[in-house]
Formats: sequence, structure tokens, C-alpha cells
Amino acid sequence: MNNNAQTLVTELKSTTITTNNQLAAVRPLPTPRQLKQALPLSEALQRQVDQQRQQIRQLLQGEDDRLLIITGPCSLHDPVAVLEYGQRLVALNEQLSDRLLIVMRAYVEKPRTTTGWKGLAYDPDRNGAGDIKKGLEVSRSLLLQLVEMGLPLATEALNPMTMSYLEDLISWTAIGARTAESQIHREMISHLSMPVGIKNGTDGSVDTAVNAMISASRSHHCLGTDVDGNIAMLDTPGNSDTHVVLRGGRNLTNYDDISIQNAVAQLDKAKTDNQLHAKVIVDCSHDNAQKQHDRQLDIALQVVQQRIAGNNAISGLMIESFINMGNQGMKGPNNQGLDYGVSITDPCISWNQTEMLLTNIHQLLS
Ligand SMILES: O=C[C@H](O)[C@H](O)COP(=O)(O)O
Ligand SMILES: C=C(OP(=O)(O)O)C(=O)O
Repeated sequence: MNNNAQTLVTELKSTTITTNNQLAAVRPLPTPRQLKQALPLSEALQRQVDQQRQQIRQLLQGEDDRLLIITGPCSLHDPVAVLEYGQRLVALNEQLSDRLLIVMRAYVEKPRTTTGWKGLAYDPDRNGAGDIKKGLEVSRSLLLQLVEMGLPLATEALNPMTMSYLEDLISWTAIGARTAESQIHREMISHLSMPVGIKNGTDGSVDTAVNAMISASRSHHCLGTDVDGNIAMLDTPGNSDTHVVLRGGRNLTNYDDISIQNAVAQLDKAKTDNQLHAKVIVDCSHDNAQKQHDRQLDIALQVVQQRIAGNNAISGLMIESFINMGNQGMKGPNNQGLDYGVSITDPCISWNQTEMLLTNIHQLLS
């Protein structure tokens, strides 16, 4: 053995091998390419998604004066109820699409404050088994069916790897309050092909979102995976089609006119050195609604009044809405014991409330 090899052996022997925190199981997944091939998006539907992304970009650029409405359940759990909601939204959109650009919330990943159900992609049977393979299949299949109905879809990009299985189906992406400060998420936004809304931080900080917009607008060299699941070096193009989503913060709301004007002023300042849209959308739920779903109705109408009064930086609203109002605790697998069309995460307004609210907003904007 030569000296170099001897040194290496000595170093290896002295390395402490950590044996705790070992993985309980490593289960293989199909690659993004394999799942996309099994559940393909046709060329016609790819064109549809491209057009829908472009419509949202034009709205952010001020070339389309409609109001963006992102509405749907807090999380997708029961495909039957989700498809029913989607059908109702398609019908409503036919009446309102001249003034509203309606996008359906289709969230399959949930960020948790501590623990809890992490969404359809992670635990489709809601039994803690964490069958992510099934979760990704069920999620892609469900999103595909919604796209086939003609709906533009919104989701939260939580894990960049999950996104690589689903991104082709999505027209608008959110970066959540818990991850807006993460460099990995900013790198991811910089190579996503759709407009991205970035939430203010959970403490209410708008800076977090503005900094994320600046970072994501630039090109990055970062680690990622290719479509075959290989770890790769990525050189990203940068994404300037981003905007702030105001969602309130711990013990504070930020949908009033002063808060919105302050956020827009921050964006205007950042815009001088960066190519950014000084546009905001208001999340009527989360800390703005303090987990009281009915508050969303009043918040939405107040924000629309601000826009009518001349604040054109307000580009849209996010609403948590499902078939029936409120939310419910988790019960057994396969929806047994669960009330139909009721959220199992944050509380939502009902379909009837949603229909009335969007019809009112449409009238106010006509
Ligand atoms: O949107 C949903 C929730 O607000 C988010 O996932 C955090 O939920 P939690 O605080 O119940 O974990
Ligand atoms: C988790 C969400 O929002 P936030 O990041 O604002 O808490 C959400 O919109 O589902």
C-alpha cells in the first residue's frame, strides 16, 4: 500500500459513522418522465396551459384588466368532490370570464406549522402510510382531469421534486409563507415556466416576498434533478413573472388600503433596479381571515372596492372555497366518516357563498 492509500485508510478509520437517524425504508419512485408518459398531457392541452399562463402574465403586465381569482379548496383530498367543484367552476366561469380570470386552487402539498396531513401527494389514503408513489399518480391524474375540463390550475410548490412531476399542468404557482425565504424555493421559481405568487412571511413581512422576487428574477446555478431523476447542475433562466400575495401574518392583517399601498410602494422601490411587477394579490384566507372562513367574503369585497377606487396594483384575490363550508378533522381512510365536500385542512366558504361572491364582484367590476 503506498503512502496516499495508507493515509486514506487511516482517515476513513477515524471517521465516526452515524448510525442513529437511519432511514427506516427507501422506496423507489417512477421518474418524472415515466409518470408523465403514463399520464400524458396532450399537445392540445399543453397549448391550453401555455395560453392560460400567458393570460396571467398579461394580467400582471396590465395588458388584461380582468381580476385574477384563485379559488378552490385549501387542499385536494377527495377526487370526486374536487371534480364536482371543478365542473361547477367551469359553468360559473362561462358567465363571469369577461371581468374575471378564474383559476382553480389545486393544492396537493400542504406545508405544516408542525405536523399534520401533508396533502394528497404524500398520503393519498390519509392513513399515515405515506404512499407517495400512489399520491403522485393520484395527484397527476386528478390535475389532468381538471385541465381536461379547461380549467387553469394553481398549486403551491413545496418540494421541487414534487413539482417536476406536475409542473406541466399548472398555470400559476404559489410559494408559501413558510418557504418564501428559502433559497431552494427561490432557485426553483427561477426556472418555473409559469407566473408565481410569493406569500409574505408568517410574521407578515412583505420584505421576504420582495426579496424572493428579486432573487428569482435572476439566473441561478443550482442543484436539481433532470426529468429522468438524475441529480444535475441547473443553470436557470430567471423568472420575472412574479408578484406578492398578501396573506396577513401572526396577529395582523394586510388587506386594508394602507397595507396594500405600503406593499406596492416597497415593490415600486425594488422595481427601479430589478425587472419586477409591482402587483399584489390578496389572499382573503389564512391570517387575513384569522381562520374564520366567512371573513373572506367581507375581505374580498373591501379589496375590490379599493381596486375600483383606483388601486390598479391589486391584480387578484385568493379564496379558499369548497362545496360545503368550514372544515373537519381527519377520520379514517377512504373518506369513511368524512363529510362530503368539506375541507380537511383550513376552513373554506361554501360553493353557494363562492358563487354569490364572484357574481357580486363581477357586477361591481362591470
Ligand atoms: O393552508 C393551510 C394551512 O394554513 C397550512 O398548511 C398550515 O397549517 P397548520 O398550521 O395547520 O399546520
Ligand atoms: C399554506 C397556504 O398558505 P400560507 O403559505 O399563506 O400559509 C395555502 O395557501 O394553502
